[in-house]
Amino acid sequence: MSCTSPVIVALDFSTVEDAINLAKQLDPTKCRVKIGKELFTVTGPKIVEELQKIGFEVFLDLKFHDIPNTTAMAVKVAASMGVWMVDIHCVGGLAMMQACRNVLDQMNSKTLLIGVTVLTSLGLEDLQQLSITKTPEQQVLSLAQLAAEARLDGLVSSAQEARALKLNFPQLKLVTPGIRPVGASKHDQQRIVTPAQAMLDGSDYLVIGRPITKAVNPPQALEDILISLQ
Ligand SMILES: O=C(O)c1cc(=O)[nH]c(=O)n1[C@@H]1O[C@H](COP(=O)(O)O)[C@@H](O)[C@H]1O
Repeated sequence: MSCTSPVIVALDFSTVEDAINLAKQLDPTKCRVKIGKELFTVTGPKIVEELQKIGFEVFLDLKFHDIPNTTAMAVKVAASMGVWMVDIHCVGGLAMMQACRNVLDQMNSKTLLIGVTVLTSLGLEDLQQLSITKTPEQQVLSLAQLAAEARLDGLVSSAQEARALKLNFPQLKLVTPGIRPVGASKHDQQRIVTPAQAMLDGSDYLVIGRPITKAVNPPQALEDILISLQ
């Protein structure tokens, strides 16, 4: 059965056992799962297969960022594993994004190619430290312009930019981490939004990690979030 929920649960764990244990408490019709750098580095591709076997669509979040050929070949391998979504950093540039698009087109792949704009852990001062004089929203919008030109399927940004992105780039799917239910800890996130507000503002998918994975009762935490969206 395919998943219609907007929630993607970030399985940020350091062992296969912990990731599978959490995933098995969740229902693949109620969320998708995300494999990030920590989990993939320790497990390699077998975790993708294991999660697919128990019915989950997988977002392989390795945020590739390299020269065009290297990045496109990494995207090709990810797509050949049958992942639902893969991401690359937009700051890799237009040629890099186009190379990734082309490789997926040549494979007739259905894997969604998503460009990371400005990480949700970064605020205005962090951008200034990087010699970026734009606000986070301005920087997100200018990277989105390049991503649209490269015909990416969507973007990762904070939901704080969702409204402006949907207005200017309605064809792009918006994947928004930095989601925090009312009262939840921010942890290392800066540009945070509640689940319901993110959906109202135009997010298509909500990436949620610790508010679910570190909850006393993860399936209930997911359920509470889904109820808050109704
Ligand atoms: O690409 C991502 O998923 C991502 C991009 C971004 O800008 N910010 C961000 O937090 N993420 C990921 O989203 C997840 C957020 O986890 P929590 O902060 O625990 O909800 C982590 O796995 C991050 O790696």
